[in-house]
Amino acid sequence: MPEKDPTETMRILIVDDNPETLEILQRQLCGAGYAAGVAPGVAEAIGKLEFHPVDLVITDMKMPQLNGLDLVRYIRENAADTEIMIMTAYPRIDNAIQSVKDGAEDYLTKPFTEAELFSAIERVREKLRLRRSVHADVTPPKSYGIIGQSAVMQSVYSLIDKAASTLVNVLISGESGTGKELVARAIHYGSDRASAPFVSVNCTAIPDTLIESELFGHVKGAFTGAKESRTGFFQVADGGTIFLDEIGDASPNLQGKLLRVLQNKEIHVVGSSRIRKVDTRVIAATHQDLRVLVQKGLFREDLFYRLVVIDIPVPPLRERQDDIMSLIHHFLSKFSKEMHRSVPEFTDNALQAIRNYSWPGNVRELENLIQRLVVVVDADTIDVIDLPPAMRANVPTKTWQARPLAEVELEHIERVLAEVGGNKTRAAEILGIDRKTLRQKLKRAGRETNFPED
Ligand SMILES: Nc1ncnc2c1ncn2[C@@H]1O[C@H](COP(=O)(O)OP(=O)(O)OP(=O)(O)O)[C@@H](O)[C@H]1O
Repeated sequence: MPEKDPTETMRILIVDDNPETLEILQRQLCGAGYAAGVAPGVAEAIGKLEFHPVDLVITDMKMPQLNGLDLVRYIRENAADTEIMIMTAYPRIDNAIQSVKDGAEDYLTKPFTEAELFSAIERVREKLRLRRSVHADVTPPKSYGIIGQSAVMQSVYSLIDKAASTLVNVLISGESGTGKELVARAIHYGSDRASAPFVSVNCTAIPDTLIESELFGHVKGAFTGAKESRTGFFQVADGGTIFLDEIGDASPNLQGKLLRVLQNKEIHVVGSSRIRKVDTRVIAATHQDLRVLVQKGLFREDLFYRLVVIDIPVPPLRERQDDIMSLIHHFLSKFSKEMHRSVPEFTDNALQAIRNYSWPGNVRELENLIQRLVVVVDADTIDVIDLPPAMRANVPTKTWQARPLAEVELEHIERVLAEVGGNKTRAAEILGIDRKTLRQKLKRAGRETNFPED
């Protein structure tokens, strides 16, 4: 997809620990036609930027824990295409000048007028326009912060582009942990609704008795226990997007209610006689094959056809081997940064074992594994023995080489351990040595700590 022209809708993230400032600025910017989101601190801002890149970040300088300068440095290292503007009451004291040296575009001295704010943003917009026109031919395909450039993921990105530029309903299907919610967020944040809410609802988590109240809200006293009025998911997502996760598990009752709101685009708040129009875009996701559920009579056909205007299948990780390395790098650097440690490297054998693994839990499993390894392994290299037993079994057999006995012995021990799921007592039995000797051998090889106790 061609890079969005920043003269269309400029995406801005405002970062400030003062909720009032956030609210006022967001109102001013949205009122002037910018898509403005907010974050109450640097950590939250980084969390948002990771998945939803913006054109400009306007950040306060003084914030508890991490400050504006930390954010400037993060953005310069990780989001080169994003411009930054600093807000400060004391430019000289507050390191604002340093922040400009570190890569901020400009700083705004507080208090500033609306006109000053808009004219500073216009300067950034012009700069972006020029830069993007120069780079237009070489800009890599947009991937919405989703990692992976494999051919199958390229088709996913082009479907995201299509979905983001229309308002039709979308069905995302794929195994658990493949990134369906990430795709749904990419559609929302890539669309004109980016500055309105994205509301995620897990269809299995709504008790049947509360479906209407949860989806459409209720007024005070609507039923026993309704002590206060409650806003339903569809109202919260009005103008934005509602993400219906695990739609295949929706009860017949829930399916019926959803069908009605999709058909009529209106809701009935429980306990009120008023019918309310809602403008909510629906994106649904499922790990099941909805077509099969329809054939079996477990899912309403009419609802299925309403939902599936654009169908985005997200492939399992084992079908996109090319993406595994970039995902590993992404998660290694993310979690190492979080842990304030140097980025460890994998040995060739460990990488081979990882590549040969089938990843039933998909990207979520890979993410969890890398996080665990970054936390648990102190060494600079991660080896096969650090991996879970199911992966260790994938270590390739080496062709014969003249090697030290200790190395061959260790490799044999590791394979036996992998075979018995890391159970040291069982492994010692098979090896014909006692458990203490096994421990000593592993300790000597620096492999003592990282597999589960049996
Ligand atoms: N391509 C990707 N790049 C970066 N992170 C990813 C990618 N795919 C998935 N993830 C990460 O993996 C985790 C699982 O992703 P997500 O929740 O979107 O999966 P899902 O398919 O919706 O899972 P479920 O069906 O279990 O709800 C999240 O932490 C997400 O950020």
